[in-house]
Amino acid sequence: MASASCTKPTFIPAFTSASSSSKSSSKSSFPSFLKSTSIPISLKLSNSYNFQRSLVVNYALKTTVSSQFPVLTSKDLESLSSASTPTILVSEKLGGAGLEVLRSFGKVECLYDLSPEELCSKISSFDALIVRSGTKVTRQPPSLVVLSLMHQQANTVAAAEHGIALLTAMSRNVAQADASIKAGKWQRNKYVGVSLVGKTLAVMGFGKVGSEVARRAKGIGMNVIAHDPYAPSDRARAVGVDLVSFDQAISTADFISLHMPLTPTTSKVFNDDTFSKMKKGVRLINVARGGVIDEDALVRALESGIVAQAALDVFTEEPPPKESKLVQHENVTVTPHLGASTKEAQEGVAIEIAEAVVGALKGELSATAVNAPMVAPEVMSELAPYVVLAEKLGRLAVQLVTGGNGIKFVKVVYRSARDPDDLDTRLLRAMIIKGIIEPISASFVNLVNADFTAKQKGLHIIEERIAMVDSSPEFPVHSIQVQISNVDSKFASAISENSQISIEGKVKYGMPHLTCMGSFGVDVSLEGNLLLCRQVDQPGMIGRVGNLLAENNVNVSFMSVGRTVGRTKAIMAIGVDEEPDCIALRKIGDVPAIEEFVFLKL
Ligand SMILES: NC(=O)C1=CN([C@@H]2O[C@H](COP(=O)(O)OP(=O)(O)OC[C@H]3O[C@@H](n4cnc5c(N)ncnc54)[C@H](O)[C@@H]3O)[C@@H](O)[C@H]2O)C=CC1
Ligand SMILES: O=C(O)C(=O)COP(=O)(O)O
Repeated sequence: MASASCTKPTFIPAFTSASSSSKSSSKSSFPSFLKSTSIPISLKLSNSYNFQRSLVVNYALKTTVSSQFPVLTSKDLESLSSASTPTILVSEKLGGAGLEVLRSFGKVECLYDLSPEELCSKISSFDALIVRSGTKVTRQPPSLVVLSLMHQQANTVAAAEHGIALLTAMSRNVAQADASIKAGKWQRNKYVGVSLVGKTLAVMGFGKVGSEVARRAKGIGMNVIAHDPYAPSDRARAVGVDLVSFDQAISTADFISLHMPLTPTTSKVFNDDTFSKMKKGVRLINVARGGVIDEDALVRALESGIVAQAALDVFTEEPPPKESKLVQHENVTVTPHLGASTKEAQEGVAIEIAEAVVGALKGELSATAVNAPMVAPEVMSELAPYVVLAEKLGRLAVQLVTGGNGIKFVKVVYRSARDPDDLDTRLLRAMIIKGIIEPISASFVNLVNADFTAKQKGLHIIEERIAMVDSSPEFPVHSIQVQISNVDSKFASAISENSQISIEGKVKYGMPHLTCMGSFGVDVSLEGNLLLCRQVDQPGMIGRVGNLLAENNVNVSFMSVGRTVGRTKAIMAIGVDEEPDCIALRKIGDVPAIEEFVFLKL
């Protein structure tokens, strides 16, 4: 497995793989909208290009990387198209049809199994580099077109089929029985399986892959339920599946199949606590991401018999350590991240990628471009802080949703003193969509694909402009309000009088601030993490919560208290640099005057 980690001084340290914690060292004033999040394929256009002239294209939110790319102007796109015949290095296996497309456009060389050093030295003599997820590109040459190989429609079907393959193979001990017979044994009694018909399968995450798994499982006679706090219930009904709460799903299922993305909310969501709520003898399938399971807790659950069997395609660390207790467990069936590995998926994806690469090299705008231009640079620089605010508000609003009928209706209200023709809200809308979709999905959202992605997810976005006649048009936007209707919230105080989750923010001193939540006015900078508490408005509350955070060595960065009427209810919004541990959070919840609280990562 190669790792391209170039350290030449001319290279800008721009991205790194998820497993590495290093961050971009190029301090850019550009908002996170311009961050690339997936690097399975990268193309370096030409050494002579400077960084500003790279088109960064991203197909999926697969391998998380941290990088920042300046937005392109239309001139940059023209420059891309004037590149001479490119030379393309393919360092991992790419489908033949994709190679043909590339060969029809440039000079292609396939050099597999290069050492990191060899790859690093080779890169400089090529215009383009194409890798799969086996290569970690940790530094970016000044001019890169970056494409991700994964997450096309073909992958969805492939992953769903693999989920079903693991489900059926596990229930009939296919892998274990195969190993046994090859070891010269004939153990018919040992490998008696369990039937699937009439059993309940809980699909956790009813997105592209989950819904396809559900469809197929129903076809083999299973009773399918699903948990997905953000999926529209009508979409589930159309497949004949009931959406249920997390606890209901895990406590009633005989089989649990995981199809949610790895996010701060889903990280290790299957842990000692949640395993203890499952039916004894439950069977678990994971074709999503290893990190959603606490793997040590799964070993304990297998040993105690809570989990009878597990079938895993993905692991926290890939490949997992050889001595991994989980992988070696006799009731565990494993495959080496094969979900997307069918000939059809690989060919289909290879063609799409190759066409997109060629398109990018021709200077065409890809719907997966991370730094796609569409907004004039002057407008972009004026809107930059509002872009950050818009994304944070979307991110915050979606984290407050806990269930209901799925996220369907989002209303955005802009208050502005500008003439309607003088405020282009497309970028802000795209960022709100990005903020709402990315924390809960495997999709990558940018300016070009935002509206399409929202539509695909069944999200209706309505925008309203409220003219601020008595204020100065010096600033483009006075405030942005995001409302999500028909949903339940994990923080009831975020629900406004119109029964919607409603949050509002402003840019203050160039920084995004939360200024209203539900009916409560607050004022807290949207940075780092946020702890929201609703409490009885009485003396000593700030001190008590502050002390509990201090005991946990958590530093408070901002704090604000808002109330409707004095000495009744108040909301305390506390910005914290670190994440309080579960004990500290439990202690905060145990303070008698605190009626509800929620911890959110921004
Ligand atoms: N093993 C493999 O080779 C492959 C793995 N995958 C992985 O499968 C997963 C699903 O992929 P897609 O279906 O394409 O993504 P998707 O974005 O279409 O669906 C994910 C669904 O999970 C839901 N979700 C988000 N947070 C949740 C939570 N806390 N609880 C329950 N549901 C939640 C979202 O609302 C969404 O409906 C991703 O992690 C993806 O990376 C996808 C393809 C191949
Ligand atoms: O599309 C996905 O989410 C995948 O996990 C596919 O990963 P791969 O490139 O086959 O290692």
